[in-house]
Amino acid sequence: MSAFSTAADLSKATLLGRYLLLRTTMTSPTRGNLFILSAPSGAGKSSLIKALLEKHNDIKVSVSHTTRAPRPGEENGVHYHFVSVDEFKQLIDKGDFFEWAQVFENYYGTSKQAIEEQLAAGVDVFLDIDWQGARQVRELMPEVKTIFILPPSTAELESRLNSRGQDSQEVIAGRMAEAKSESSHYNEFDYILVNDDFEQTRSELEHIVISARLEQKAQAVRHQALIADLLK
Ligand SMILES: Nc1ncnc2c1ncn2[C@@H]1O[C@H](COP(=O)(O)OP(=O)(O)OP(=O)(O)O)[C@@H](O)[C@H]1O
Ligand SMILES: Nc1nc2c(ncn2[C@@H]2O[C@H](COP(=O)(O)O)[C@@H](O)[C@H]2O)c(=O)[nH]1
Repeated sequence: MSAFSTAADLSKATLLGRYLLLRTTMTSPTRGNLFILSAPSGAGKSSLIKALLEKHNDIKVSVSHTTRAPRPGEENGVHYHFVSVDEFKQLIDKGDFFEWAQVFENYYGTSKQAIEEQLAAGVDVFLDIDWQGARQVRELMPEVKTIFILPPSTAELESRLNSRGQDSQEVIAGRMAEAKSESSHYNEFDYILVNDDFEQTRSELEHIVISARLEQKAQAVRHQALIADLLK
């Protein structure tokens, strides 16, 4: 005999099915949102995230591991966890990375620990990672919100890398050579922003965050309504 025999039981079974479907296909209403910001080097990712965090101290940016040498002023544990190639490979073997990739001849990766604790605590987290990492994260967390930043032009990109004044001419030439193939992945992202006017792009980014939070609130209301129905 079926566990649900009356019409009321059947209706409860339908609601239960809908609730389970909702629970498995949507993010938990209490978890933080995960955002990815990708762009060719110099388009303005780090500057935009920094400006966003100045206004929203409830958003965190994940600190990646890298085998690249620190730039002047970069601090270990703040801008990156700077590690050797051997250390990085050990972390790969231990399965510590959520995603990792080789970018411009260096290794970069996001540790699971860097994001899981924050998301579980309901904190929104930004990842400043390349398109290869974005692909890996999308596979693991389809609900991630992905944003691609384009520079207004190639000439402006080169000018920004030069005016940042932190990389050698050789490094800048290498990054410019990669910019076209990096940019060709823009269509894999949910949002595409052209970072011409900085303040406007910062504001657009802020709207994406707010919209994700509103979407999550709506989900929470739907969850509550379904639970209330189930418990009637
Ligand atoms: N809209 C903008 N207009 C003019 N300059 C900008 C704009 N956005 C960023 N910049 C400048 O461009 C330079 C590169 O920006 P930033 O370091 O944020 O790029 P990035 O995408 O994080 O680069 P990377 O991938 O190499 O870390 C910085 O000097 C920054 O101040
Ligand atoms: N896949 C990943 N890419 C990353 C990560 N951290 C940074 N990056 C990307 O590397 C390039 C170069 O960064 P830079 O600091 O040397 O200028 C840039 O596109 C970053 O987005 C990571 O953890 N995973």
